[in-house]
Amino acid sequence: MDNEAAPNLPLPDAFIHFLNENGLDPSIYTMSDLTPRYVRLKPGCEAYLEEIEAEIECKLGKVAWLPNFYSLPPHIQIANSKAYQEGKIYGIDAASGAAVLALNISLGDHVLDLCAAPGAKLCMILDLLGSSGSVTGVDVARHRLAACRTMLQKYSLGDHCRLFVADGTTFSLFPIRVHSDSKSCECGLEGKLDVYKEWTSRRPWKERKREAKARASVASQLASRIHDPELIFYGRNSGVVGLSKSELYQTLHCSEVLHCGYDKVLVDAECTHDGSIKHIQKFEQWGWKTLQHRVLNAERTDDLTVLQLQLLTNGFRLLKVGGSLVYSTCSLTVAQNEDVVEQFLSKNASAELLEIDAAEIWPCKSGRVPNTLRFDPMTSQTSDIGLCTKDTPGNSNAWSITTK
Ligand SMILES: C[S@@+](CC[C@H](N)C(=O)[O-])C[C@H]1O[C@@H](n2cnc3c(N)ncnc32)[C@H](O)[C@@H]1O
Repeated sequence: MDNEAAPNLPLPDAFIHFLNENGLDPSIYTMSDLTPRYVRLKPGCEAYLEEIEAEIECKLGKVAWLPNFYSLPPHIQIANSKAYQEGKIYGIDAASGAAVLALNISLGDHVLDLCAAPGAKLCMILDLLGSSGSVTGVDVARHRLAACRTMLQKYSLGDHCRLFVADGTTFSLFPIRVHSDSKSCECGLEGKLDVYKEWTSRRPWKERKREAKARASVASQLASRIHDPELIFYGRNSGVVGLSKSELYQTLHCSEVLHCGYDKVLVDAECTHDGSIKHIQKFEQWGWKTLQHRVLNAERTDDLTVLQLQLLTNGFRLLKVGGSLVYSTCSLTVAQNEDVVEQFLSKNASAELLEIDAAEIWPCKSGRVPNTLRFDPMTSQTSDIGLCTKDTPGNSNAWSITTK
């Protein structure tokens, strides 16, 4: 495909070539005016629907295939609305919702979100779990994870959650249930403060400042990324309260992982974001040269696919037997989606790619690998994302992949 085939597009030749290589129609990047935006209604806020519609002056269209999701015209802004500021609605694309739904969360599940920030999917997982189970959110970017913490507080969702600044390719901590026979998550806070105050963000301000200074050197930052997860948030019922530092940072042997790992893992991997139409449109202002560097640069993409495979591999390692994993990206490229999954499967005989039952009614396409799925503006009326789920031996779960 060349520029002549898409005369109205302001996209540079190199990007058109990139789309062509991935079998993508450039007109998906001109559809943003037609693609709706989406909100998710916080469970329990159904009674406010009419009030919200009156405030934002538009009707919310129920998304039939995605519980609690509503579409609205793309020009409607929600950020300044009272409904958004009071935590009654979330701004999240429908394709992101599909990625979470693909996890098939059950009450009581212990879920790991390995690339969690800024946290739109993490919040949805917590809403689905209600007051059961636990969620462990991990992200390498401290400032992004801090935004995630703010979101948990805004939506009052943190009770069963803990957040770690850590490298998802090496993160090794398991759900707190491994301690549950000896420690109750419900135990009182009194008398336990001395156990956890030494290593959480509740430490004195001076102490935290000193540590922040120490982290300022690139070398120590890298070292802490690789070796030392840092807990920056935990809820009262996250299982953390009452543990000593060594108990919290205990890692398990391979044989224990099989039964003590997470029930569900989401690997919403770092990617080139080329599937995000709004992201690509920003390059009109940032300059197409930046696009060349950030999206099309083969070396960067190679590095990213290595990272994606490592994240996927580590997420799978932390999954218990019979658990399932979803791998997703907001890139539309084959290299960052199907290729990563195929490479992973070729090295992990115990993993299997299964069909996502719920997807029967989803407006998406099959990816190049059977049981993977792709969302795009034309097929799905959504913006961007990609995902897949995987399984361990001895159970009926599986992998599925989707991109939006
Ligand atoms: C696509 S975003 C995740 C979006 C998030 N799941 C949500 O729904 O809001 C990818 C995230 O991966 C994080 N990331 C990049 N490299 C990582 C690594 N090695 N370990 C953990 N997180 C990483 C980035 O900081 C970024 O926040």
